[in-house]
Amino acid sequence: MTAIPETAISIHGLTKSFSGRKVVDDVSLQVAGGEIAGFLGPNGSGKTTCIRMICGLLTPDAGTGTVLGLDVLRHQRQIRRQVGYMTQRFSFYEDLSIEENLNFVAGLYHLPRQVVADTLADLGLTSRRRQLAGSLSGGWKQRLALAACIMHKPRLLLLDEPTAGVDPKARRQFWDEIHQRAAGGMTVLVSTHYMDEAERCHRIHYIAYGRLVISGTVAEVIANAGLTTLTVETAEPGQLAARLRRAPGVDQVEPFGTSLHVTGSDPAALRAALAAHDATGTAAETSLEDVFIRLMGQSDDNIR
Ligand SMILES: Nc1ncnc2c1ncn2[C@@H]1O[C@H](COP(=O)(O)OP(=O)(O)OP(=O)(O)O)[C@@H](O)[C@H]1O
Repeated sequence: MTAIPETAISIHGLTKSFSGRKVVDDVSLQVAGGEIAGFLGPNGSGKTTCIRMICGLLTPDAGTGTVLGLDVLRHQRQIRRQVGYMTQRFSFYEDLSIEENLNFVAGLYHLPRQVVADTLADLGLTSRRRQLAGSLSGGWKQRLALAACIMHKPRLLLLDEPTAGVDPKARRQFWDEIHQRAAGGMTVLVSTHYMDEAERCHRIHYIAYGRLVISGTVAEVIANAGLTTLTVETAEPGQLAARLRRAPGVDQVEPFGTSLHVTGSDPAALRAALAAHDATGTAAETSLEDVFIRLMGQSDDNIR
């Protein structure tokens, strides 16, 4: 078995512009071997562009780095061979079966036929192997996409929003697969907009307007945000929420059934805001979602 690299991704100052507009700006990132790293950020913040530079599909305008010990500027072809990349909008030959699609990919990589049989078995696709790709549900399509990008046994898997539009059960099964592979030494960098998926990553990296803003474990990211969250029970959540949203010291108000989840960065100001509206709050845990909503500020996305 190939040894797990100590550092799978080590990039420094990666920068990329399109038509004179910087979409990735001075991004530095370390991902340890065998780690599942989450890549988060608003739409258009530069995640896909970063992933494409890491896997050797795009050449950075500036910056340096290594991926699996190979230089991102000089060894792009070698990097591509050792990396599996599942794109956001993966596609297959819809009128070919699962097995025929995988045979096709195996041909591209010059892999023996046995690898297809092994991959089918490994991902629980054997009994469905004759089913047409076009007739598969979202979850099975995604499993086929995963099969296609891990068949050549890459040491690094780059997944760009792999579970968008897939039901919760299939998402859970997908993540179990990812964790199994990471336990076997594969490194994974996965972009996602789902908070529950971010929480399944060993470390997360948050990018906005092309710049890396925060890196750390989920616990570190939440702790470093310095937010206080209180739960407020109320008979009129809608009215109280509307009033609290305008109150100084209150950053976010989220209704959860009959209670409100109220967040602010100054605990005294937050409690004072509640008192001013005849409400009291009990301490609650700040969630990753609270932190990200705060990080995103008022901007819906980063598309300029
Ligand atoms: N090949 C390209 N040519 C021109 N502009 C591009 C190209 N690729 C990406 N962009 C632009 O760069 C910006 C960053 O896009 P990117 O796809 O990297 O963001 P993202 O964080 O992956 O977004 P999303 O979460 O929506 O997938 C966007 O404004 C996008 O339109």
